[in-house]
Amino acid sequence: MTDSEGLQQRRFECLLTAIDQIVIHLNGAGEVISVNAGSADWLKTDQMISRTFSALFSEDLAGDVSAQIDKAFETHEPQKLTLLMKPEHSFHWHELGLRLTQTWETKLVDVSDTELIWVAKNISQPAQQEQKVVKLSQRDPLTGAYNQRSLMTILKQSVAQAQRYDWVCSVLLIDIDHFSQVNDQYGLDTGDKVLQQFVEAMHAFQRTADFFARYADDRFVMFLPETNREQALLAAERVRKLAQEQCVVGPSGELEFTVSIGTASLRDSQDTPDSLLKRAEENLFIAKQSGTNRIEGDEV
Ligand SMILES: Nc1nc2c(ncn2[C@@H]2O[C@H](COP(=O)(O)OP(=O)(O)OP(=O)(O)O)[C@@H](O)[C@H]2O)c(=O)[nH]1
Repeated sequence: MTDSEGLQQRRFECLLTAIDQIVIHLNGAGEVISVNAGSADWLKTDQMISRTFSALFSEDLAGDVSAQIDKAFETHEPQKLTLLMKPEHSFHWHELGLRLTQTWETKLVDVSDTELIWVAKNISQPAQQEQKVVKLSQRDPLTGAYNQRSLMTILKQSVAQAQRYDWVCSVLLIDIDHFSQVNDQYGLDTGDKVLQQFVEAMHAFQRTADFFARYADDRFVMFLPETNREQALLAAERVRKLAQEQCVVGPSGELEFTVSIGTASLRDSQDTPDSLLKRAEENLFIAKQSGTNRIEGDEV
């Protein structure tokens, strides 16, 4: 690099640090070369490098972003696009740190035939209130975990994507053992406390890429992207141990609990979120029948 090129580069970098927008530099294949997060301090920029940019978006947006890229190269005109980014609809952006629904005004400019700059400005209304409502509709009010509705949205997106790119993924169906006895013996408030403490422990324990939700009553699902059968069994074992280590303090003293877990891993193109959950449920049933505080996975 010559001195003047170095100076240009330095000017460009200084400019980037001064602006609020997300600025992403793409190569001719639409892959991410560099990212400036701007005011999006949640964005895990290092995890974006070398990834195909349009594949980071949910299916309904990926086509529009691809078309935006093609058109910028074709016309050499800046291409504008407004995107409604919902973390529960976009598994990859959730993984990259997006937690609240945002509206982005994006602009894509071709620098040359092999380089693009994509800029996103957050134009969401200062809608704390709206975001609170969205959050409530996505979360279970007792524990704060994602609810079943959010889980199914994420599962649909992620299973479809895993099949398209031939990735593996797994689900853990986790059920607290003899939970109705906890309620009967210690009272509903203590039962609630067990659920809350378990969720708190799981939130501290999960990897950012994992998606954890309350599925029903005393039943939870953990979705593990890029995780095969053996890795899912290892993760399940860690969850089983984590539950066993919990000590809940109720009005009538301390109480411990265990969980049983059924796992299921993506097998073929016929698999759907429902078929994965059904297999996990069958495996959970076997774990319960075999004595609880156990894990059962798919047959090899
Ligand atoms: N405290 C409390 N209890 C709940 C809540 N939601 C559901 N339950 C209770 O959870 C219990 C679930 O019972 P089961 O599905 O039979 O589970 P279990 O007793 O753990 O039985 P196994 O799964 O076979 O070990 C029921 O008694 C529900 O009333 C809740 O939010 N708080």
